[in-house]
Amino acid sequence: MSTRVPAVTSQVIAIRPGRPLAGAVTVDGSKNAALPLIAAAAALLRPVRLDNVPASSDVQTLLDLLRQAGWNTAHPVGDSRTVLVLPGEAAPKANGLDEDASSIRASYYLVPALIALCGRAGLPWPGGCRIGDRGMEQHFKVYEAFGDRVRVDDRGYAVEAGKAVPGPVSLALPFRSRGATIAAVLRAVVAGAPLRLGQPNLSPEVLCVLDALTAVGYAYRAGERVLTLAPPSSVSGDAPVWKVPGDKIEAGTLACAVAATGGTARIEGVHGSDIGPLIAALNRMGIPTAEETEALAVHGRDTQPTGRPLRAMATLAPNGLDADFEPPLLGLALGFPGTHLFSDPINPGRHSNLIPQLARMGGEITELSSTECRFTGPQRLTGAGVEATDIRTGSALMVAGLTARGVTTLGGVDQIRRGHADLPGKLLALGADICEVTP
Ligand SMILES: CC(=O)N[C@H]1[C@@H](OP(=O)(O)OP(=O)(O)OC[C@H]2O[C@@H](n3ccc(=O)[nH]c3=O)[C@H](O)[C@@H]2O)O[C@H](CO)[C@@H](O)[C@@H]1O
Ligand SMILES: C=C(OP(=O)(O)O)C(=O)O
Repeated sequence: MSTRVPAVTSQVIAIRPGRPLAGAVTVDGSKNAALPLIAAAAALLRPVRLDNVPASSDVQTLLDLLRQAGWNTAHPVGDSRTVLVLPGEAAPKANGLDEDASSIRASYYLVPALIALCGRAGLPWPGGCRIGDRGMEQHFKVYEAFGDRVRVDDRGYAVEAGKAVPGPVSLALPFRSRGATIAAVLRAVVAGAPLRLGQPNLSPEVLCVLDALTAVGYAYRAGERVLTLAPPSSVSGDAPVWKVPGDKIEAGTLACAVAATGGTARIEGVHGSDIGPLIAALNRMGIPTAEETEALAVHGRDTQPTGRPLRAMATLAPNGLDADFEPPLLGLALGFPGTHLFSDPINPGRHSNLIPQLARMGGEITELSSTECRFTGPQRLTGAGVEATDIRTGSALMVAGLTARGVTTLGGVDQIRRGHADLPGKLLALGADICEVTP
């Protein structure tokens, strides 16, 4: 077997198949929940303490951006997971956040906070995972519904607060965008206006922001058709304390890794309800699991492959399969009998990142369209030099590498770190044969 180390990054992760994963591991706070919670804390313009903040690089970038814009952050000595966010004394800065802001998708969450502090927000087009065209026009419709003026050009966009719209702000999204739902919620917070939002996104990442706001007096009703949010009648004095929920995607990725090796392990620090669709997929393939309080046990040792076809369709619908679960699940399903259909219509460039990398390992996957693919398992992959072109492609390749013959070397470590402070370390803690190599 020949192992080709990709030339793109200086550091690679090397993975070899080993004994079944075992033991217990605790997930970090969720990147995709921490990002809007941090932005919500900033939008309140009062001190907020956040617990369980992950050290993943996108989260740290968002905190850097806040500091550049005029907020202060502090954390207790030796406890970087607890972060106090508070408005600073220095003159605020609504523009000029270009370089860092264009490296992450979630810089868009800062618009309401910048409007609260400066009356306007000027930002470059967001970056993040390159998984197809990633629009923002629904965010702009949200801001316009609040009376804001929006300008766009090749480099980015500016949102300027207009005259406040009297009374409740009411609008409906054409699809359940998570980003636009959070934009509407945070803009309503800054406006101090009641919100009525049709066709909201109701993912755990949105619900945790709504729950956090109830701690400062907001009231919400989250129905499938309409989300309403009402501001508090008075502001309480104490700094609220919000906890970032455990990372459901990290938990799901680790569950796939454990199952791929036929291992038995406990993944702690995650709400079972946040990973329901992933658990259902594991069970359908014949992998037993048990939900415990704030933990998921995967009993891969007792797996009895069913051969049933898996239909893993990523969706924005409430309680549906989050698109970020799909790649690691695909990495697992390759090793399971059956003809499986996977689709991600949300991120139309994800499959074209992932499938060629799995093909380097010998994976035979038929692309039915840019968003749909089919394959028949079990397939035994062979270790190869592959690249984490986006966070979840990296996760899928790690899962695949755990059972592939020989050594898999995975470049693009920076991409993985955008989403997880130390996913290889968590796999190592469960007994994986994995190491980071700096040539
Ligand atoms: C930082 C963060 O939390 N990223 C998550 C966020 O991404 P993202 O911000 O892309 O997610 P949204 O739910 O808002 O958008 C879903 C899809 O609609 C597109 N869209 C969205 C808004 C808009 O105005 N115009 C438009 O075309 C997006 O490009 C994407 O293709 O939610 C996705 C699931 O929904 C997750 O996979 C991402 O991990
Ligand atoms: C797509 C993702 O992130 P982002 O939206 O920040 O690019 C992700 O977390 O998988």
